[in-house]
Amino acid sequence: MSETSVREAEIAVEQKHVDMVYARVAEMRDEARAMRTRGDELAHGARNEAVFEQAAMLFERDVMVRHANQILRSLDAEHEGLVFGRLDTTEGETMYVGRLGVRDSEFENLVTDWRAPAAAPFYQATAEMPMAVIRRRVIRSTGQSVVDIDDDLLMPESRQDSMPVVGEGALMASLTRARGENMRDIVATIQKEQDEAIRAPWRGVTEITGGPGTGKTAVALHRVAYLLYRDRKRMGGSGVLVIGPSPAFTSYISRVLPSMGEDTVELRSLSDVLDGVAATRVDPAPVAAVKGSLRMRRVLKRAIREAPADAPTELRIMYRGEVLKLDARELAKVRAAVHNGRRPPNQSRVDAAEALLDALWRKADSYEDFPVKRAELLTELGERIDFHRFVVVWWQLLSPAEVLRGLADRRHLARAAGRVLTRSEVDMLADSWADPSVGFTAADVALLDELRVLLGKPPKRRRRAEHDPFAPAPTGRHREHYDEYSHIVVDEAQDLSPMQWRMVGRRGKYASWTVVGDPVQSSWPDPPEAAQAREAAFGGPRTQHRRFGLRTNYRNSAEIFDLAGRVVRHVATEDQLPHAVRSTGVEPTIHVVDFDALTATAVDSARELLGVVDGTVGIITATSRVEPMRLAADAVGNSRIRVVDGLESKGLEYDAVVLVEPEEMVTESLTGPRTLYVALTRATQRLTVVTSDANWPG
Ligand SMILES: Nc1ncnc2c1ncn2[C@@H]1O[C@H](COP(=O)(O)OP(=O)(O)OP(=O)(O)O)[C@@H](O)[C@H]1O
Repeated sequence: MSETSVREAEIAVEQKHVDMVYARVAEMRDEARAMRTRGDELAHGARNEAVFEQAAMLFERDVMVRHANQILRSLDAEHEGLVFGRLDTTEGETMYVGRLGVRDSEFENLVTDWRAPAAAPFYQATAEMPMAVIRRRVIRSTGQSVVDIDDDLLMPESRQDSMPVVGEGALMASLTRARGENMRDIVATIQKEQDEAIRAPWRGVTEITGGPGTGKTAVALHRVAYLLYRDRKRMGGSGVLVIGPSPAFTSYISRVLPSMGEDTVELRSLSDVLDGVAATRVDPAPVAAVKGSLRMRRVLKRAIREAPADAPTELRIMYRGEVLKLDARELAKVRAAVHNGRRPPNQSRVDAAEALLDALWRKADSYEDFPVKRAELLTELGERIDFHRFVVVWWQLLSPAEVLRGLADRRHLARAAGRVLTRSEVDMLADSWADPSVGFTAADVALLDELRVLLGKPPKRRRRAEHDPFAPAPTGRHREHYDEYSHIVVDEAQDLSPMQWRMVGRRGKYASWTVVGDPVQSSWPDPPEAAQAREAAFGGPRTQHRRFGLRTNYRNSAEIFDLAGRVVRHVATEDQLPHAVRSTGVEPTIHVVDFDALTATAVDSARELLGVVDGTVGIITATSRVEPMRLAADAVGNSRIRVVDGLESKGLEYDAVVLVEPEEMVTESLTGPRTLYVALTRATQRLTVVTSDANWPG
């Protein structure tokens, strides 16, 4: 038989099995529908144990069918197969691996869930350690049709003639496929080093590091699916939170977990971790560096002790014919004493009122010929409406947003900053908050969350208008209890500022963690401070920690990564650079043009690349160039073109990239060279660099 007809015959064999699986799933759906009704009746009318048991069984079946439906719904949209793997073992057994475990009516396994222990050899068997697997087969389908198969022969000596081997490797086939709007799952081709990290135990902190394109994000998401499957009670109950660097990133990865049937996981970017605040901007790097540093905690703590700008500076009240007066200094003393109390300010208004009454009594007591009883004064003044009015304006309940906006007042900020910030840092921050119409930044979100805790929750009655992070109807499930997640994944962890680690840590007080990053791609200027905050977020140095390093770059062609590696050679050591496995034979193109022609040439290059690749084309520039570049790119009118800056491109990938004026990216921030490394490692197939520097890359 020719190679083609062997392949076709094998595809037909697998199609038969796949048909059987889908038929069985359809049957189960029907059964479940009928049984659900009957299950309800049984559960309600249960009179003896046997009936209870039957009802429980039906319930389990029901859960499983719901899971199947979820997966099938997403499969319908994604056109990926339910069954994607097959193992043939030395025991003469055949096992199919898929996104879901399915048994036939006799309870025989038709497909094993990829996350089950029995499926582990599908990912872990190698020619050196074959784990009794003779042949591993990856089955590629579109919808319910098998379109191709790819085999790995692990034990050639055990193969019999009746076991054909076809294909050139599923991994390469998968890596060369065009990239679209969303990241895809990699269940069919997870590699051994990745599988080890995916299946690591849930406890403590699991840290996954690796260079660009090593599959860190993919691994972290598959690990979530694995943990949910293995320990649904613990993980599913209070939820899993996945945190990524930007809304563009969360949108990019949003289909991966649903395609594995998991649609309960919360995905949030660092700018929308706090309900009710959606940051729309990022700060310039030097401003973000100040806002992210732990020094801000001291500034904020002092800021909330200050009297609000519009608070009265004197209290005058008539009592039994005498004027009792507290001046600014006396009021400040009372305020400081209340702040030193046990409760946060938003829960201290009653304490403030009591402290004021006490100060008034001491004042009255100091007057000669003015006999007053303490208890009487407290009761009488405490019930007076003018006193209440004073307390309300003097001890205001504040929202985090109000406090932060208040810091736009340079003098107020300088007082709160004391010696913690330099004068130019104070100027930078005050400027960044000066215009209330522009909305908060990603770095502000961590400050707002810090303030949320420092201020405390206001009493329930209080209603506030806009600008209040608590006011808009929040959509997340965790708006009241931010600290109850059972597992938190932090992607691009190298970029979290210390203040962001505090914000994230607050949400994981009782959680286990999967933390993913690449120190070489870091854009945070003070790594030791961030490391300290990060350890605190995990619960201190005694927390169990396991580490995995990924060494293979699956994204970039070897030609593209070679150029990226040269550019970062002075910020990365040799062993921090992964090995790119796939060669396209196409070197990156470098266009040297006049400075004035950069934008036009970049658009022309992007247009040209549209004709070369099937998927997306990213234009990556310095932040200052994004707007004009977007305008120019819009004129092409093709939705496959995206314009982003270096930081926004984190975690994303495109079939082709046009990188505009790399030197601008380098000089834009302290960590410019690392941002350039990120930008250079986004393309799977083609890279064009447009520069005005004839010597680039030097
Ligand atoms: N085992 C695999 N099989 C198929 N594709 C894979 C595999 N591992 C990774 N990939 C693909 O390689 C690309 C890079 O993966 P991913 O984005 O997870 O890498 P990363 O390490 O997070 O990258 P970066 O740090 O550069 O953002 C993705 O398209 C992913 O689907």
